[in-house]
Amino acid sequence: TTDIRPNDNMSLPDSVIETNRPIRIENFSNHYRVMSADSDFRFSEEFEELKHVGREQPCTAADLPCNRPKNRFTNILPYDHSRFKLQPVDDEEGSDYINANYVPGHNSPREFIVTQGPLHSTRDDFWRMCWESNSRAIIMLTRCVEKGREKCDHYWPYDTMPVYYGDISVQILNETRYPDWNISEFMVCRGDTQRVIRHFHFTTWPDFGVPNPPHTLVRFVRAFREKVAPDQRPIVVHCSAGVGRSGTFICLDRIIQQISVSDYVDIFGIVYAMRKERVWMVQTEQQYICIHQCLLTVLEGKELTGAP
Ligand SMILES: CNC(=O)[C@H](Cc1ccc(NS(=O)(=O)O)cc1)NC(=O)[C@H](Cc1ccc(O)cc1)NC(=O)OC(C)(C)C
Repeated sequence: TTDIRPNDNMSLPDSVIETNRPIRIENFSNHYRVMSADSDFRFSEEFEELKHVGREQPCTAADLPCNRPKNRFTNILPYDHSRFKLQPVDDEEGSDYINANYVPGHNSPREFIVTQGPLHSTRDDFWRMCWESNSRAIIMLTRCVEKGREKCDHYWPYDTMPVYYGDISVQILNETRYPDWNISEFMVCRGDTQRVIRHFHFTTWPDFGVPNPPHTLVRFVRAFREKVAPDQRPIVVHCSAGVGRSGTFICLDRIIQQISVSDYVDIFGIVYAMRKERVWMVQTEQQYICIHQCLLTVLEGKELTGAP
């Protein structure tokens, strides 16, 4: 039987097809049409094939009794092999633990540190992670409270007075508000050293859902890329669990860069690679399809149409 897979990687061995499904960009519109036919039948099939990716990997640190309270959700635990390790404090068990993993980006294998929305009890650890990783950018993709539920601690000051989180001081320098996101600069100090860390906060992305319209997310990715320095410092990304919206954002960031240097785009392969590092990255089928829709708007030059 001929391969009914609607793209042109017929020549690739099965082992590669299992982890990569590159689509020629000139064929992407047709690929989307085929995948979305019959109520997204082939999108559903393809997303299902990602279900078990990475799930065999251990999460022993997350499961330690001293670390369990540091996890926002019982089913969202960081894999040991890719977890971010804080500088341990003396012999304090679990002091190196935070619910966070390194995830590859377009520019480096550890471009992103993906984490859960800090808990009130872990926000000092969160700032330690930002400091010790030498990060200069935080991407926040959730509101602190959604539908009456706390999704993330308000881990930064409410006004321009500096606030200490452990031994790290944070002060808001400025904030610019847009319809769907805010961009702020924080002065972050530890001892005699000070740094400016930019905070990119997307404020209209419903949990388990997608931005409306999808191209709002494309504009946010571009607004972020315009301002973030092209250095090798890791970028901290979080939502509430740090899997669904965070994975969707990173995948879109990667494909927007991928199409500028390649004739192919591999959304399946990117999500596969992310899920080897952190569980459930791109959590819902709707988010997986949204990534494809965002790319369509970019390829068709429609990302700037519609409401300002
Ligand atoms: C479907 N919902 C979930 O899986 C959330 C974790 C989660 C994942 C992704 C997102 N979206 S986001 O990554 O975009 O922020 C939010 C929350 N988990 C919980 O609510 C879990 C229950 C659960 C749900 C589904 C499952 O398969 C296993 C266990 N509850 C839970 O951890 O309860 C506490 C908070 C009281 C400890």
